Amino acid sequence: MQEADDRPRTGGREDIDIIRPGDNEHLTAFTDCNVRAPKSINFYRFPYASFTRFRNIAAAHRGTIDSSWVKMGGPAPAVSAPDATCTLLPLTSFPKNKIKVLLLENISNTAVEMFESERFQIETAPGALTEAELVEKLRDVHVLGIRSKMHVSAEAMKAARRLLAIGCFCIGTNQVDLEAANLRGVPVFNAPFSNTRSVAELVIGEVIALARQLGDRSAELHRGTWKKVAKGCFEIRGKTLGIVGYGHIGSQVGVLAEMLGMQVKFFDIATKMPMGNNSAVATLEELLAASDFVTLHVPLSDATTRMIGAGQLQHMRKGSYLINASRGSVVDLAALADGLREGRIAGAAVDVYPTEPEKNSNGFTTELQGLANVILTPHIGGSTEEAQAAIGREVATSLIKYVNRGTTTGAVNFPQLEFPQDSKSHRILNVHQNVPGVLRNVNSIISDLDVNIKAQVNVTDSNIGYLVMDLDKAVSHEVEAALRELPTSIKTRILY
Ligand SMILES: NC(=O)c1ccc[n+]([C@@H]2O[C@H](COP(=O)([O-])OP(=O)(O)OC[C@H]3O[C@@H](n4cnc5c(N)ncnc54)[C@H](O)[C@@H]3O)[C@@H](O)[C@H]2O)c1
Ligand SMILES: O=C(O)[C@H](O)COP(=O)(O)O
Repeated sequence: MQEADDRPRTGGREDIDIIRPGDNEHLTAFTDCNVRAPKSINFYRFPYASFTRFRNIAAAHRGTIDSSWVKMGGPAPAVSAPDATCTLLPLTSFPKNKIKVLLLENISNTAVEMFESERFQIETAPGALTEAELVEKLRDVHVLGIRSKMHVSAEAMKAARRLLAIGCFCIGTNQVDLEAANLRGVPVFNAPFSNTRSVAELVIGEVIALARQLGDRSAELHRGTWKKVAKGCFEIRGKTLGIVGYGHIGSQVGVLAEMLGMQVKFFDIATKMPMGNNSAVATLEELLAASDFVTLHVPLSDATTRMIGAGQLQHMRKGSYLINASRGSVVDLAALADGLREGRIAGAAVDVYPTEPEKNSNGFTTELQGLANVILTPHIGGSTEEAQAAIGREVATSLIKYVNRGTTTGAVNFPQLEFPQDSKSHRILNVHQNVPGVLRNVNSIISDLDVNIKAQVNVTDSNIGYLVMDLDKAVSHEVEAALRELPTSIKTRILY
């Protein structure tokens, strides 16, 4: 490598400073030379060195240019400071800066920053996409991040040949065809409890708001109507809250409600440990009949779709209230609207709807609009700064661990596996059909090559097996190629 005497010098021992102002030759010399392994390169702009040129050099050395330089633009700064720093990435099986991450629906910046620090390429969009748009995008995406709106169907995944993993930056995963993802060897991760507290607090606020008709009083006063009434307004102390689905959110709501002096009963298909003085009841009907307020916290499933319809509303106490912050299709909204109009149900708070707009600013209609004592919110149960930041961190961590190490802990549709990788070995990941004979074939490849295996773990579910092997670097690519060829293989990757 040629170095100019007058080139500016900054950086520590493992940095390389490059470019004598005015001399284009050194750029070429640098790209061609075989330098000692530096951690970063400092670039100094000279009259005809473009950013693209620097970026190409960086790429040739498995590096990316510090994005602050891109943002800076404008005239070149004083030559005493580098115009750009290119951090060189360690040699990896697949260049990290070629991993494409698509983040939809306003996913938190905490996640964006974590992917950036891995040097992944990131594309973001504020809303969900249409299926056709998603199919197009997924052609070259490795990691997809969504929230509750973006439906990811089996069809959409067909063209997603490079897709490694999906992150649902929320609790619900019903928007993804989990089985189709599983069959394609794509684990789906979520954040099972990072927004639990936010939803629980919203529900408690709504219990009080409904009991005091706060939504209506506020709207009247906004219109200039002073209506001071006590009739039909109640304290919540001593009233009974019925919780349907006593999981993370339901049980948290139960704890908070009891602190406010409510009696709490719950119904769940699973046996659950009651918190505090909360108590379980045996049937949904029993719960509905015993409650002044009913709040729903079940996931969407065949069993919970329209689990509250006309029949169930008839079981509710006259003058009771319904809260739904679970999924829109859990409640038959037309039946609820009838119950409210007839006055059997005294009020409702609804955060989720069978069909929701893909983006903010799209119009929205529901049969509940205009009804008395009905609080409508646009699916904001988990929309707090705290929850979104925590979800961003949690799901990005799972995705990064999967991309870098093959760890599937926490995946909702995949065999779970996590173990440390020895830095001296290469790791091979093989997702395969769970049929007899796979391990026999894998082991025959290994014994034919006379390979020393440092670790081999295979975990399965009813459809697929997930095999992780750490082995000798010298033969890893050969083993990977042979595994790829097995007719049972769905996805095979090598990691180092
Ligand atoms: N409005 C929002 O912004 C928002 C935010 C977070 C979660 N959610 C929704 O809330 C749901 C619940 O969240 P969670 O974290 O409490 O989930 P969870 O899995 O911890 O709890 C769900 C509970 O429902 C029970 N259940 C399942 N089917 C049932 C049935 N048929 N009858 C009675 N109980 C049943 C389960 O046994 C479990 O205890 C999520 O699946 C999601 O759809 C909405
Ligand atoms: O499943 C969830 O966590 C909630 O429904 C929140 O979804 P969101 O992230 O789209 O608001």
